[in-house]
Amino acid sequence: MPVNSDIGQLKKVIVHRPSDELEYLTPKYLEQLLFDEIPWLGRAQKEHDLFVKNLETQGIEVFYLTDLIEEVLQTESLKEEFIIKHLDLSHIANLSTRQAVHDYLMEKDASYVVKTLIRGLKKDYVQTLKECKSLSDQTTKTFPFYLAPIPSMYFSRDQSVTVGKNVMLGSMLNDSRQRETLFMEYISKYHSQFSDYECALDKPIPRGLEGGDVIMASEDLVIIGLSERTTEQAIETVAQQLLIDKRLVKEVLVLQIPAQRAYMHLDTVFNMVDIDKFILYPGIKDEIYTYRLTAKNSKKVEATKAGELKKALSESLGYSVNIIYTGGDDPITAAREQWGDSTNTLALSPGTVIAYNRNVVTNDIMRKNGIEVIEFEGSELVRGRGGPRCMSMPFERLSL
Ligand SMILES: NC(=O)NCCC[C@H](N)C(=O)O
Repeated sequence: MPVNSDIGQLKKVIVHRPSDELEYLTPKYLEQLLFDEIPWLGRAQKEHDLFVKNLETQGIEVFYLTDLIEEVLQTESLKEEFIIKHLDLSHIANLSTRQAVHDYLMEKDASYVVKTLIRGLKKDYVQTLKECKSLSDQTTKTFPFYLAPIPSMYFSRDQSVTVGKNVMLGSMLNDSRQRETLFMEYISKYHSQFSDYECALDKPIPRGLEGGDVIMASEDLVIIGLSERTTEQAIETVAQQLLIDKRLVKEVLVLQIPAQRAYMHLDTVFNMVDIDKFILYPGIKDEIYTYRLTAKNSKKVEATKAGELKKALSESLGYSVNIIYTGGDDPITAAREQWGDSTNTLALSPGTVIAYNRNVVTNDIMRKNGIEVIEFEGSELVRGRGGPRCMSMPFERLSL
């Protein structure tokens, strides 16, 4: 079953249960690692388990990313390739250090390797593996990891996008999220769950295309946020491939949103919740610019201005849509709930979403507009700045 909308009945999804990588967060490196606070791991895991339980209760098959990649890495040659790709992105300059980390990981089983690559590897531990000390082995007060922790791993949405039966790997803007896409690269290439999927793109995407900015609105329409994390260059490359080279969709609608930390991806301020219903954080409603990208001929993509949001969406979809404002009329409530990921709901089927229970006003407004809202507590999960949509990578949905 392909994914040709963001709201069709969800069948299969990939998640990552937050783990020890959160225990390697310290105040000094929060900004670099794209966190604002340090979640309490034990509580975050309980919340995540509840999230998964809710999905399973709805008949959704939930796959843990770590299980899938562990299965792939049972093949020794793939394990080595995978480790080398992590090392290539790890900024270890010293050859003996790189070799020590490589040899250490190669001796371990796939489960340990996956755990270590996500949790990170501390410099002081690596020092015990080496005889010849390097400068970075001896310096103090610098970044304490040879392999940095990947605390945003549990936001599996951002690492890849499923377009029909094609997997489009993200191209993460920030250094600290670069290694994340390797996991979905290897899962989509080598895991049996993806044996009938193809790679959506033949060309690498310029830096800056994250899954939180991509919404499959319909079989023919992809909406992409031009945001803090997704660049014009990446969108143009993807549009050329999706519209012309691969002909996977007929239109890309670009929504430009303010480039700010609070709205780092489109799905933090805008989301699809039903066939004809979208939710939007009203605090940015006057700062959205829309552009329509279509194939001008068999070679070129043309961009035109698409006008006001509701009109643009209705024209692109071919029917009239409604926009529901999250957080209601009070700008303070709306802003507070946006920071708590009120807009970052995950559609389980048309008109049914799962959302954090903390966003009382938004959830109430959605219900008043005919949306069924399943709630769970995410008070620690939200500290990583993401909600249910960010924490899920759907790869099978029923067609509308
Ligand atoms: N789609 C999303 O909005 N994902 C949340 C990403 C949060 C992560 N800590 C980040 O800043 O990249």
